[in-house]
Amino acid sequence: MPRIGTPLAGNATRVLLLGSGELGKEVTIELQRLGCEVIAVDRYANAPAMQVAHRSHVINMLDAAALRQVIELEKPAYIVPEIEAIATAALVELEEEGYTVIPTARAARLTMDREGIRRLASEELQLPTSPYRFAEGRDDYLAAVREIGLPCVVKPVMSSSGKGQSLVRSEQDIEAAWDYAQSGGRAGLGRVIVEGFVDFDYEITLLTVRHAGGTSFCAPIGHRQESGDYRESWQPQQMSEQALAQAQDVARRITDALGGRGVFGVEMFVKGDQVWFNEVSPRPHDTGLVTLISQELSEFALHARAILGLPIPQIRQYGPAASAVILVEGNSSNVSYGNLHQALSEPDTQLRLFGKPAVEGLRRMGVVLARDENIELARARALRAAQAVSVEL
Ligand SMILES: Nc1ncnc2c1ncn2[C@@H]1O[C@H](COP(=O)(O)OP(=O)(O)OP(=O)(O)O)[C@@H](O)[C@H]1O
Ligand SMILES: NCC(=O)N[C@@H]1O[C@H](COP(=O)([O-])[O-])[C@@H](O)[C@H]1O
Ligand SMILES: [Mg+2]
Repeated sequence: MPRIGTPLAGNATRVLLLGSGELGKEVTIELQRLGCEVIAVDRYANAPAMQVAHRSHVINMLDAAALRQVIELEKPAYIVPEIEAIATAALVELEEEGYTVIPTARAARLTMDREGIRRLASEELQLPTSPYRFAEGRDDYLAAVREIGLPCVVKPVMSSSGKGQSLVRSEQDIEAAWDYAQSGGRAGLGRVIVEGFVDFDYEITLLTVRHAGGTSFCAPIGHRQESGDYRESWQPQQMSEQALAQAQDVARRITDALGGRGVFGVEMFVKGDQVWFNEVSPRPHDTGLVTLISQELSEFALHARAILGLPIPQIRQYGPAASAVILVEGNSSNVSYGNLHQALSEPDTQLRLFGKPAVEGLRRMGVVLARDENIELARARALRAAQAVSVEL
């Protein structure tokens, strides 16, 4: 059975987080509650998780040499990727050398690139997905759009939170979608996926935990996305018995194929009893922020337990709950948040301000969490509170 040492002592259980955003901040807090020593890494200083970690490093995580250097310096017991854009080939090497990557280096490598995970899900595991084609260069892209047909969704192979993603409804959108995919990806590579548009009734994230005692599922989380980025999420999402059984089957198959221990966010589209696999995060999911108020053990607490090999005998869900994001637009490194008295005036409402040091353009800076008697009321309560927060740049 695993033991946990003393932070900052010779026997510390050291965890190194690669990515230090809002999700990593909550993972850090949960690991520290269990007595781990946490080292936060990201591409910029004062990232949210760095503000609560024992120490931090600022490096370009896409630089394999820099990544290796920080890992060899810290010698963590667990390496925990928090974002996709990491030099994952270096993680594969480090794992071979004896380091433990959560959930596995291969999972990080496959999900960093839409092509890796899509081919595994669709071509190897035969999970239902949207029709798709990968394209490299403009001519190939135009051919792919012709083949898939309109409407279609265009995404850089390396991007997240909707960066570089467009819905192409008509001929006039085709050029702009290509240009946006070239400029919007996080680790620009020129390659895109063109996906047939799935006309779903609703979409879910099925948080799936692979832990020492097996695989457990959280109640499904419904969410609403705008421009490929999440705005609201809620739990539980009502689903037919068949759709839920299918979704759990898909989630089990993809997470078994990726292996290792930890939380996975399996994203799926649902229409009637039919389920399509979209993508999977081998880590806590942004839409899962709702679990900070909807579950006794949030997705972050579950990740910490799974990483450390600790038991998860039960996942207690508290009933209808919702999250609503606080998005800020503009340019500032002195953002302030006001009217919090009103935002938090209702019961069963919580606020998380991530403490991100700056905004340039559009950035998620916080989230409101709420519970109520039913999903509609919980969503309305979370939205009311989020809208009440006044932001000054
Ligand atoms: N083929 C599709 N048909 C219909 N809607 C889609 C399709 N692909 C993506 N979307 C919509 O866009 C959203 C974002 O897409 P996707 O999850 O692939 O991007 P992402 O940038 O990886 O997002 P994140 O990193 O935040 O999960 C989806 O949740 C869904 O609402
Ligand atoms: N959909 C993925 C996602 O939500 N990732 C979360 O957002 C952070 C980046 O935020 P930033 O772009 O504001 O730096 C990441 O570090 C992670 O916590
Ligand atoms: Mg997604």
